[in-house]
Amino acid sequence: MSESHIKIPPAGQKIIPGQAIPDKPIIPFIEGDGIGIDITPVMIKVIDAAVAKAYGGRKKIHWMEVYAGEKSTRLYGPDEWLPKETFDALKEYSVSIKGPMTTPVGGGIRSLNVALRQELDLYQCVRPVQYFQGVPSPLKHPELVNMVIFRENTEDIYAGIEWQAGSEAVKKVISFLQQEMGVKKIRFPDSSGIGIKPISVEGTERLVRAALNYTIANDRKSLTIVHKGNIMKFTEGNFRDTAYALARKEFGAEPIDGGPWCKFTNPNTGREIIVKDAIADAFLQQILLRPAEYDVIATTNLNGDYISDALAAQVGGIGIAPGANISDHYACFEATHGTAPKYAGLDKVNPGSLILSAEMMLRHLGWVEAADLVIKSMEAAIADKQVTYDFARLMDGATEVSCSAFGDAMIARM
Ligand SMILES: NC(=O)C1=CN([C@@H]2O[C@H](COP(=O)(O)OP(=O)(O)OC[C@H]3O[C@@H](n4cnc5c(N)ncnc54)[C@H](OP(=O)(O)O)[C@@H]3O)[C@@H](O)[C@H]2O)C=CC1
Ligand SMILES: O=C(O)CCC(=O)C(=O)O
Ligand SMILES: [Mg+2]
Repeated sequence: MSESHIKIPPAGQKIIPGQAIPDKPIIPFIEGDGIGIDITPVMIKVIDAAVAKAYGGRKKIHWMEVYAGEKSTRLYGPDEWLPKETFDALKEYSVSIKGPMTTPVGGGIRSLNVALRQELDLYQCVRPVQYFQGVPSPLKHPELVNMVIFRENTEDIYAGIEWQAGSEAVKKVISFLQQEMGVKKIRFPDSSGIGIKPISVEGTERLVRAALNYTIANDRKSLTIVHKGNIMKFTEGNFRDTAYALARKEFGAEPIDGGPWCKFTNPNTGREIIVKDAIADAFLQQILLRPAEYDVIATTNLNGDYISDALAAQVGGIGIAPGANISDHYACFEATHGTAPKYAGLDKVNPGSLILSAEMMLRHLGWVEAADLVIKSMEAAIADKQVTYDFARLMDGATEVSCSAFGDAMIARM
């Protein structure tokens, strides 16, 4: 058995799903690779300050470092990218937050981020995209962008089921496809790698159900199903058809003008909710040209990845794009961006994305007063033009501050 490196904070309490959130919850965190070393301590400092200010010491997060990625290989051994005790802690303590982790392109290890989502069955990747006044944006009216992406997080080509070109395994797969399935369309069979794209009814239904429940609970006006179902009919197309069928079956949606768009009444507010769809390529131009027409988005894994970064850019970039990975039992919050290796250790990047992910975590815990303070102080720091390099290079008259100084600027404005 490998050595244990996790130190359980003695005065903290475990969050138990279905029970009230304790005042001193233990929250596991993964520092992350690359800029994780810069943004994670700043996030913790800002969140601790917001919680202290909101509750005067009555509530406090007891942070517990757990290890994954490069740091874990240094502690546990060269092949230990995701130690078992990390998995166990993320499950046992149910709510956690993580910095980004590196995935090499081409060869090397498969994504640890994806592995975590799959192993914990964190099937919803929820990424809200909203404009903060004063943030530099390439749009004329960035304030019209107000969307929440529900990205399926466990299936699709993203699951990493693939075989390398030239390998014995890929030869077997290609031979099976050609000999037994009658496939004639592999253009260069001798030099193709092959990937598999599983998209299921169950996986689609649970994601769309979560997105529609969110739409109802937050009095949002529409849900758009984004897919490439004209080309990939039995995967992306089935995602669309399953999503519409679920809206009709479980939410009582009625077709508009014969369908497939449909609508139903929000049982809480009496307002109409429209369920519509868009093909992914067209959607990417629509969100630039007519963002006000889109609200909650439900989409497949790879589409959701692309849409997340594209939409983030419309409201200032991935430096302030938050996210959460959620299952029926666990929640692991994480920034939309990656490890930005060229900036690692420079105390330079924007910690906003991870701080806003933690803000989502505070709301998830029901600690709304602290969450509100995080938003208020970030708005105030941006309004005073105390910003990191990514915003400073696009804002007139801004003062460029470091990653840690941005956190301090927020704390000073709580
Ligand atoms: N969930 C996760 O853990 C994720 C991990 N990754 C992994 O991260 C690694 C690097 O990926 P890469 O494609 O370079 O994408 P990154 O998101 O890491 O960086 C791309 C660019 O985005 C900007 N950026 C990213 N984070 C910030 C920030 N906090 N503040 C300001 N600007 C920021 C920088 O732009 P500029 O150069 O213009 O300053 C940066 O060069 C890969 O191994 C990838 O697999 C990627 C995404 C998510
Ligand atoms: O896992 C990775 O390295 C990339 C993941 C990613 O880009 C995302 O989830 O947005
Ligand atoms: Mg991404």
